[in-house]
Amino acid sequence: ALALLTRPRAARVPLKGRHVFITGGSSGIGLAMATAAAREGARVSILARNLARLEDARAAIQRDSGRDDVGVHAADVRDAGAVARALQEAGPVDVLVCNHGVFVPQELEGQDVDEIKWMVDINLMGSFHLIKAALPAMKARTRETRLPGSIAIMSSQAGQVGIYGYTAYSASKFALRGLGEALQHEVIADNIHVSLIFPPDTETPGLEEEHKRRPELTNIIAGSSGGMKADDVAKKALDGIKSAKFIVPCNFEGAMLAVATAGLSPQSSPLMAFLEVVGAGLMRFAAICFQWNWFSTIESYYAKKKKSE
Ligand SMILES: NC(=O)C1=CN([C@@H]2O[C@H](COP(=O)(O)OP(=O)(O)OC[C@H]3O[C@@H](n4cnc5c(N)ncnc54)[C@H](OP(=O)(O)O)[C@@H]3O)[C@@H](O)[C@H]2O)C=CC1
Ligand SMILES: CCCCCCCCCCCCCCCC(=O)[C@@H](N)CO
Repeated sequence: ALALLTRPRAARVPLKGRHVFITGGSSGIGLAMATAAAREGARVSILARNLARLEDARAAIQRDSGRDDVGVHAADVRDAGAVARALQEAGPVDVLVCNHGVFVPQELEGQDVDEIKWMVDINLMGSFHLIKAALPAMKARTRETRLPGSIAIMSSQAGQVGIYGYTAYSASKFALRGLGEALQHEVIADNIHVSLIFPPDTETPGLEEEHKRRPELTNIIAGSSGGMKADDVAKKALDGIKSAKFIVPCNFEGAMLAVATAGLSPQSSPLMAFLEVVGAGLMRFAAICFQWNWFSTIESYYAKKKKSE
């Protein structure tokens, strides 16, 4: 029965010979995705702010993939005009990957409201600017090529569960979930599939930077999901995009998290739908165990702190 019910209908999004536009493609997960997509025969364009890093990334992608047609676009995703110009220059996109993101963890009380606004502007508003600028040409493209398009949005496991130190970051990533679910209704008629990617901590320059400021409790709680290499996250992300999956977990904890937070997200796979239906209760139990563990950790952390004061 589920096989008849799962929507949107399953689809395959080919990358070979198609135009893949990746923001944040000069570093970390974005660079790994751009390299993997180029290796699969896609024409890749990458966008970021810093041109020197973009040029270095282009050289690396071309060296690792043997392609010589990587496009680079220097723009700040907060600037809607600059984003529109970059997409104009890049030409019609088949697969848009909104991967850019910044993350500065801190307790809300101590965090500067400007830093909160900065994260939301880049992570959330930046994605709005990109999708708005790319959509018209993407729709024309899917009609012209009769091939499915994809809009992939890089969330995080912190976009599925809010944890200590991530009030601003989780808010910006949870917002992308609402964007993605609503957008999928709006673009399915044009054969465009939305994919949300949910990685755990991933070894990137961004994570290295984050570790300099991350509160101890954030380290402990985020550590519940282990860590991954950027190349492995990139592979999971591209596989999810190619199979037009709406929720793309990247590790085992992420798969559990995806079932626990399935909500009303679209599900194209009858098998996954079956697992979500039968696994929901069990995963909720697992979630309650994780929260028990996290609140116990927080409790003892503050008890110890009080004793030492
Ligand atoms: N690393 C991790 O632990 C995890 C990361 N993620 C998410 O993955 C994505 C990539 O993270 P990661 O690879 O670690 O990050 P990095 O810091 O390594 O790279 C971030 C990329 O985004 C670009 N970027 C940042 N701000 C802007 C902006 N305002 N306009 C345009 N480009 C921008 C950077 O280039 P430039 O500075 O030149 O603009 C860079 O290319 C983010 O969305 C992050 O939230 C999710 C889960 C885990
Ligand atoms: C139902 C059972 C649940 C399974 C366990 C779930 C554990 C989730 C812990 C939260 C991990 C948050 C990582 C954030 C990574 C990130 O985004 C930062 N590095 C900034 O980019």
